[in-house]
Amino acid sequence: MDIDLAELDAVRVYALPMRNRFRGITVRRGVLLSGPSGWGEFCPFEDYDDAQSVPWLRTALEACGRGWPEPVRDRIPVNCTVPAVPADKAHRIAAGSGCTTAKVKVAETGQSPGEDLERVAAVRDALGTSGAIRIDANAAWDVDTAVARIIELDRAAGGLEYAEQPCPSVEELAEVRRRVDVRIAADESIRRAEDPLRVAVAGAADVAIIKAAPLGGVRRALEVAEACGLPCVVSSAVESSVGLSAQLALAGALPELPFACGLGTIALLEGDVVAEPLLPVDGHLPVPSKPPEPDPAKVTAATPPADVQRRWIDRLIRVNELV
Ligand SMILES: O=C(O)CCC(=O)c1ccccc1C(=O)O
Ligand SMILES: [Mg+2]
Repeated sequence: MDIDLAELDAVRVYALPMRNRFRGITVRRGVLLSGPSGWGEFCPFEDYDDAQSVPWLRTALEACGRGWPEPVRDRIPVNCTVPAVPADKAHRIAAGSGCTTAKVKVAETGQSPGEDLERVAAVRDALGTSGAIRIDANAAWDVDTAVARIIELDRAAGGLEYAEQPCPSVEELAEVRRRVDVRIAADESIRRAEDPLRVAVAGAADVAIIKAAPLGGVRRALEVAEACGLPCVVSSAVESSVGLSAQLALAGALPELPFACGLGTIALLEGDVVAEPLLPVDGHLPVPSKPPEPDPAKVTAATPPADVQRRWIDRLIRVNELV
C-alpha cells in the first residue's frame, strides 16, 4: 500500500507545545498529509523507530486515501485528562472540563504517593459523587506497590472506575487484577495487533485501551477490538484535531462503547492546526464523517524550523518504504 509521496496534494510538518509536560513530552510533532479522502496525520512519538512507526503511517493513509467505515453512533463521551499536577490545579482542570469522567495520571517520577492521593481526592471533589475517576500509572509500579497504591487511591477517590497499566508486563497485570477489586485496564500492553488477545487470554485486564494509530488504522483497530473480546476504551495519542478525528471514527464505529473515551486531549496542547479544534462540549465529541481541514494560518503558525521539517519528511519517506 506504499504511496508515491509526490502524488500527495500536500505534506505539512507541525509542532505544538504541550500545556504541561506529559509522559516526558513537551512538544508534539507530526506531519499532515492530504489525499483524495481528506487529511491524515503521521505522528509517531519521537523515540519510535521506523518499524514501530509503520502502523501510524497506515492510519494516516487510511484517513487521507480511503476514509473510514460507517459509524454506529454520532457522539462520544470523553474523559478529561488530568496530568500529574498539584491538587488545586487538578481540581480546576476537572471542574472546568464539562466531563463527568476524569482520567488522573499517577506515579509520576519524582512525586510522592501522597500527591497522587491528594490529586484524586481533589478530582472527586470537582466531579461530585456521580462522576467516574480512572487512574493511569503508565506501568510505573511493581505488583506489591500497585496493589497497595490502588487500594489507597480507590479509597481516596471514593471509588475508581479502573486502574490503567499499573505494571509493565501482562503477567504482573494479571496478578494485580487477582489481588484488587478495582478493574484493570491494559494500555502499553496493547501496542501491536496481536497483543490484546494475549492480554485477554492471560486474564490480565477487564478493559482494553485501544488507539487507532499504533494498531494501523480504524479498520485494523476494529478487528483487534473484536478479537480481544474485552470492553474497549479508545484513547488518543495526543494528536492534533486531524489525527484525533481518526480516533473518534474508531470510537464511533465500535459496536459497544461502555466507558467514556480518552479523546478530550486537544486541551493538553497549546494550539491546533484546524480552525475549530475538537474540544469536548458537555463532555462529548462528535463523530466526524471525514477528517477536518487544516486551517492554513494555524498550520503556518505551527510550522517548526526547516531542520525539524526535514527530519520529519525524511522519517516519513523512510517509514513509507516499509509500508
Ligand atoms: O486517555 C487519555 O485520557 C488521554 C491519552 C493518554 O493518556 C495518553 C496519550 C498519549 C500517550 C499515552 C497516553 C496514556 O494513556 O498513557
Ligand atoms: Mg495509558
